Amino acid sequence: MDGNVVTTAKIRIRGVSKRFGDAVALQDVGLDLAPNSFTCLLGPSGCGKSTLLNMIAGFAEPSAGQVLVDGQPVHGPSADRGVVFQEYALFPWRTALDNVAFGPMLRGRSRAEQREIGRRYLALVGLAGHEDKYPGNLSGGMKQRVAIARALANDPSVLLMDEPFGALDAQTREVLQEELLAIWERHRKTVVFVTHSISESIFLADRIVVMATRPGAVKEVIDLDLPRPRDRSDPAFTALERRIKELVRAEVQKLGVT
Ligand SMILES: Nc1ncnc2c1ncn2[C@@H]1O[C@H](COP(=O)(O)OP(=O)(O)OP(=O)(O)O)[C@@H](O)[C@H]1O
Repeated sequence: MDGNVVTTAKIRIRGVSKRFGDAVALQDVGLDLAPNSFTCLLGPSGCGKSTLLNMIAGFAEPSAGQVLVDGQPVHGPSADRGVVFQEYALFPWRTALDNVAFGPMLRGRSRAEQREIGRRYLALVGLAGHEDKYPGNLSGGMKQRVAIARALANDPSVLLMDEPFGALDAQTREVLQEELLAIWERHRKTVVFVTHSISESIFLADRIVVMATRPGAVKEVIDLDLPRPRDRSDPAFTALERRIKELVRAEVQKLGVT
């Protein structure tokens, strides 16, 4: 086959294309993501970031090519692949604890186990003491913490995040970025994180996949070796930011949006 890199990939995307009718959303995407790596998919609106994430999640099938996780083709969602969306997607009629306990409930855990898991993961995201609150009584940042806890409560090996912090104010967003990294470092998940934000991608990722538009494709893969925790004012950080900005700007210009 193609050597060691391939056999050790946690997620393997092979020649993946996706069409919606006549429109080509993604064309011939190939990527290998290592176990426990943190990958950001970065690019302007419409370049197919969510489409790619949805195919890894198993919400959609490629029109051509294959997505493999642990060497197995993905044909549907799995509890081993947790998903967090921008829009929280919490059940408004369930408490924070019962939102987090939802996965364990589906998997047939006892009520006592569900509550224990719910408490544990809410504490992990800094929400101990908020177990009995309903989503309507939580701030945006707290709702997103609940959504992350809910995804983690199944102990997935893969965490798929679609603009999870996009709706948050800048300060809350930075705090959650730091906390997500702390969780990732402690619990070792393979993370795929969709974002429009260049700074967010450099702060978080081991690897940034800059996407091209029209059709959606991989434009450039950037492996980062900046030490953590990363300092946004560090010259190496800002130099990379400028470089990626140029790459993304060329794609935005292709869309005729300036
Ligand atoms: N269900 C669908 N039916 C038809 N076209 C779709 C569908 N989903 C996505 N598309 C199209 O596929 C392309 C890629 O969309 P996608 O949402 O993956 O992009 P994106 O990079 O995630 O954008 P954004 O950053 O705005 O979320 C777009 O042109 C979009 O209009």
